[in-house]
Amino acid sequence: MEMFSEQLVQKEKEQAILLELSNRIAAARHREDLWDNLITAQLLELFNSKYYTICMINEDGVTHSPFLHSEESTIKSRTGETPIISDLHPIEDGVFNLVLEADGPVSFELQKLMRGRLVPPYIYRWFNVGVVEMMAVKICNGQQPKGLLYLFTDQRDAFSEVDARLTNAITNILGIGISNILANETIEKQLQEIERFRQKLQNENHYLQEQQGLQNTFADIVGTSAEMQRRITILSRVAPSESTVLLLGETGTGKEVFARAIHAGSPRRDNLMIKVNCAALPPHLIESELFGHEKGSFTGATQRRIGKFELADHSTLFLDEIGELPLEFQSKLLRVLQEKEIERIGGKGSIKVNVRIVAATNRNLEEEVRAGRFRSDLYYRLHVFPIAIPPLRERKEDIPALANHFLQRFAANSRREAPSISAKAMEGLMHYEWPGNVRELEHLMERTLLLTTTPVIAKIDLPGVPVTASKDPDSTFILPLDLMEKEYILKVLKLCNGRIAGPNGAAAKLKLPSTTLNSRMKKLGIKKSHYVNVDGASQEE
Ligand SMILES: Nc1ncnc2c1ncn2[C@@H]1O[C@H](COP(=O)(O)OP(=O)(O)OP(=O)(O)O)[C@@H](O)[C@H]1O
Repeated sequence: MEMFSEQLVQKEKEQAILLELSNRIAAARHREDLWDNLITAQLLELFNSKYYTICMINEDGVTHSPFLHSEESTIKSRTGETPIISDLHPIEDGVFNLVLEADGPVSFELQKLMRGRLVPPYIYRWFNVGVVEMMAVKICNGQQPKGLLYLFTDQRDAFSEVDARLTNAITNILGIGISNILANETIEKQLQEIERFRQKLQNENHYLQEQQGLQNTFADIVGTSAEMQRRITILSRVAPSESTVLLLGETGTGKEVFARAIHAGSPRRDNLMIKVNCAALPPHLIESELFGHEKGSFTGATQRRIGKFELADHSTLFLDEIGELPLEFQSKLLRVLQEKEIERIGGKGSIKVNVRIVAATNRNLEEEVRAGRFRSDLYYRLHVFPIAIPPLRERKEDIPALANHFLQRFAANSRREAPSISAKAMEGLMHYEWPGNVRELEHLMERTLLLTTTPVIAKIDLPGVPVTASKDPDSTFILPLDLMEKEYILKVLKLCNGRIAGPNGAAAKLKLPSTTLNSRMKKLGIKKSHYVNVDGASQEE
């Protein structure tokens, strides 16, 4: 009778510990919570043991590693080292695999175990700290074995009275608790990663804004001619307003420079200006590029994509080469400009956007409207505040300042003193027609600086002006053959609008296979930016 009530008391005690343990394990979010003193003490008490270790199977499926172990300071003080000698043990270590295959707990006598053929190294360590017996039991999550709970004791037959039901209950709770902790650790790691990316993006954003701020104020627009001064004044007036601005001008006249100055002079300057080159977009991608799409909204839409309009919310959207926009899309754009809301492709509703539009084109839009290639309603919507930038040949007074400005910029980049331009060379620049406008001058100055080793630039070879035909008394000046070839190829490329292959391409004109032309261009260092718009709006690579 007395024995019966003793058993009853013992059972009740176990039940209470079990309840307390399961509550604590369920609440654990991190390994440290599980390592909590009380959990450790209760586990050891329940199983009459001195130490415990939890080892989990690694993702590779062939090794296991310690996940948690009872306080080891006592062990360290006796052996001077930790019982876990390696962080990675093979599952087939002669103990771990044996327990995984068994149905319930398996007890081992250490001395006997060490006489065996395959002895995991950690067994010697435990033996050295006085462990006599070890019991190990599977930890499962559902049916899936995840690891083992090892219990160690310095007593003989200490595990004989351990109740199998109790062991199962504890290892089941541990299985769920540890899976939660591992999932939580993964989520925390991912959150840290996201935070790192967020921080990186923020830094890049600051950097870009700084760069933008440095390069694009009104002060950076070089041009003292009355023509330019008048436009800069207009620009400074319209910039702070919300007005749509339409920039008109030939290629390379500085439309983008103006657009950036408008943004930099507006209250939206703290956000990044978003630029879309309408000519560079294949027609079937324009809508998704500008308005975005939901995942799965069309073949290839594997991720949700935020469109440029949304990106430009509370900022400026620069629609470059707007004259190239396909007619079918123009009505959609008009609707968005009128309603100030967009709908992502495959989206369920419309999204309000607060975007200031600056558009640019080198086409004569009125003519485009007349020819039926541009919608007149969209034209009038954009034509609120047009600014036409004159070509360089109509404001030649700006050439000296621009040429010196570029020389100085490129010289500073290559940490050298900028050479000066002789009167004769400058005269050549003033007489040239500049079909590529300021961009052409910019590239020419870059090339000239590369070829100049003297403090004064005596002569500048202009594209299309044959060196040999020069009536110049200084015609003893010989241009290296490769440079001559480079200039000539550049000229043809420009004539062909940057097109290399095809019947209207430069290769056909030069009577060369396009692959040969490509490799010659590579050898001569001809970059795409030397002959097309920097945004890559050329017809082909
Ligand atoms: N007034 C200026 N002052 C300083 N740099 C200028 C000026 N105008 C143009 N540039 C430079 O010339 C190059 C071409 O200018 P930009 O890209 O603004 O021309 P664009 O009219 O937009 O050309 P496209 O029509 O081909 O897109 C740029 O590198 C720009 O920095």
